Amino acid sequence: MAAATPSSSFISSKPLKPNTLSSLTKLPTTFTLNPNTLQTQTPRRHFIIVSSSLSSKPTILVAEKLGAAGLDLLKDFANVDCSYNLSPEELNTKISLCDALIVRSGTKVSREVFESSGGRLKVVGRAGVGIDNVDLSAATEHGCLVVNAPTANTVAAAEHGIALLTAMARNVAQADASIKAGKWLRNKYVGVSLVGKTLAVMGFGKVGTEVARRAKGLGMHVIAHDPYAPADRAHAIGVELVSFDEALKVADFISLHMPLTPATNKILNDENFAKMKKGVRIVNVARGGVIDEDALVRALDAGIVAQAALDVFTVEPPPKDSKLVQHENVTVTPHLGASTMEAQEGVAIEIAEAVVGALRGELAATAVNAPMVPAEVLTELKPYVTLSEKLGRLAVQLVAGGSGVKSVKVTYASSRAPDDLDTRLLRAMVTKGLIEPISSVFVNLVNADFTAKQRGIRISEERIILDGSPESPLEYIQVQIANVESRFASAISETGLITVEGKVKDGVPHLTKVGAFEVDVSLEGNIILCRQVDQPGMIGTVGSILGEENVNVSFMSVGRTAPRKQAVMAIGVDEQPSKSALKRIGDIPAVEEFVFLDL
Ligand SMILES: NC(=O)c1ccc[n+]([C@@H]2O[C@H](COP(=O)([O-])OP(=O)(O)OC[C@H]3O[C@@H](n4cnc5c(N)ncnc54)[C@H](O)[C@@H]3O)[C@@H](O)[C@H]2O)c1
Ligand SMILES: O=C(O)[C@H](O)COP(=O)(O)O
Repeated sequence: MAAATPSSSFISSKPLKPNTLSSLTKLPTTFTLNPNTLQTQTPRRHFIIVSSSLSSKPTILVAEKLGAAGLDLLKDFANVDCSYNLSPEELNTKISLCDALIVRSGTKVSREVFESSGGRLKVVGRAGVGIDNVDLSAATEHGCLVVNAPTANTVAAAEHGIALLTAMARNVAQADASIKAGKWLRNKYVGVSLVGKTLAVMGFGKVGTEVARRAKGLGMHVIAHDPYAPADRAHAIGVELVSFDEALKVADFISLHMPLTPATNKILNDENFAKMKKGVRIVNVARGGVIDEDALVRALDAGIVAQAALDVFTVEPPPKDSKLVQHENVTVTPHLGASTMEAQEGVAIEIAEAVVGALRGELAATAVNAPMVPAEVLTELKPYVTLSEKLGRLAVQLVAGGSGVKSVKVTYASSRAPDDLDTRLLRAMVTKGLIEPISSVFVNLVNADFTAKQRGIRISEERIILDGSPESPLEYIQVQIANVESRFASAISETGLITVEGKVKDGVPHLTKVGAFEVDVSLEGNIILCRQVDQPGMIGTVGSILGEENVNVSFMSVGRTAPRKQAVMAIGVDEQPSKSALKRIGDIPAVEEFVFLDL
């Protein structure tokens, strides 16, 4: 590792060539990038010394209880200050003396924490998966790396799901409370059996898969719903992947294991409770926000849901008078999914290694927010970075439920020699676009390849070398997904792959091709893609519906195979159209298929 001066920061004065990227990552310097704010922020042109430049032992503040093995690892390397239950003010005061901070979900690492650190805080370690308690934008703006421990508590969460499932079925918590209250209610607490019952696992990721395995061992018939999980992974453990509605219709038990995303927020709501089998039982060890809690109370009162067992809540801790928590058919635990001795030891080691590694200046596989990219490379590639992420987001949303994404090809058309164009950042951003809408994982340059590999997605790259001026880094980028069906058949090109292509025009990313259809729509806001019979008046008809529904249209573009044959219309919209607006578009006789895509 190159020697570095023990100052806290320095300005890079020498322009860096793109192909110096790999050697740069070995230096104890990082350029911090927040992919979430890339579109709006000018990148900061400063590098921070992460680690080995520290002249004395670093100080690590451990703000929540951490397993002993992890603490030992930390103590070998740093001064460790274990101070639990700090008030926000106390944390803000202490942080200016610390190089790293380790928390679980109970400590809010707000913007004030980063501001109060005076630039000394270099790493925040989240001893667990969810980092909703850490202000990631503030961390990145302050040049602070955030790392988490995404795998060590998977089994614990799955076991807690099974514990809640069995305790709920046999009224363990209610019976325990009643006997302690001096009662002996053998008739009241007759339970239900699990064997032979159908369990729907919603979200077949790390935790969902482990729950499914265990439930099969209990003799349950296990089905799963996960639009992005490959069917063969489910089949390998004897689980059938089904549609969302099918899962709701047939399940006796439903166990939730999807991340909280805009698509899963309140996914169990009045409309979906109404589709369930009467007397269904629900377990949630994912995130409280995936259930509309008021709707669940209504479903419990109506007897649609016989029982629920919940480890997580929209607001934690939930209000004392919460009707849901107080409901007699509800069993609750205070977010204990990850709380086993073993998981906490594993998480402690995983996070301690990540934090120590980061303080030493090593690349962290579980880094959440900080790829290392020379400022000059980033400045030039910035609009292509946005384009890459949006093409990934579009492509994955075009995949039909039940088709697992396994093989993705990214094609870069450029006049530059391959050595003059480092595409790792672009590939990482395509990966981010592909994975983030369907997962709780955060993807960046550091962890993109690792994350794709972990999820069984193979990303191949192809370069098309064009004649012309190498001034602009790229002519176009194409993203293709192989061996899947599409929600929008026209997105499948002649090669049988879902295909989207885009370019940067005047600094703004544009979508220029969907399947075989040429379009031209700026990738801002959201997009409706609509295939119709090419005929006069279509733009006006769709535009009028959106106008009547108060949806602002930013761009419209039509690509067609031939006059009066099929055409694909791409419509950029500022707001998300209501269900009724989308239905009205779908009801237009000439419209053959359409899809709304969230950018
Ligand atoms: N209670 C706890 O203490 C605890 C502990 C660990 C994890 N968790 C939570 O459990 C959840 C799962 O964690 P994980 O580590 O298995 O994550 P993961 O990313 O491995 O799995 C999530 C799965 O959900 C799927 N998914 C995405 N959108 C979906 C949708 N609309 N419908 C169905 N499936 C969808 C994804 O394809 C993925 O396979 C997360 O919400 C996480 O925060 C809670
Ligand atoms: O996100 C997680 O890892 C779990 O929800 C556990 O959170 P905890 O570390 O606060 O128990």
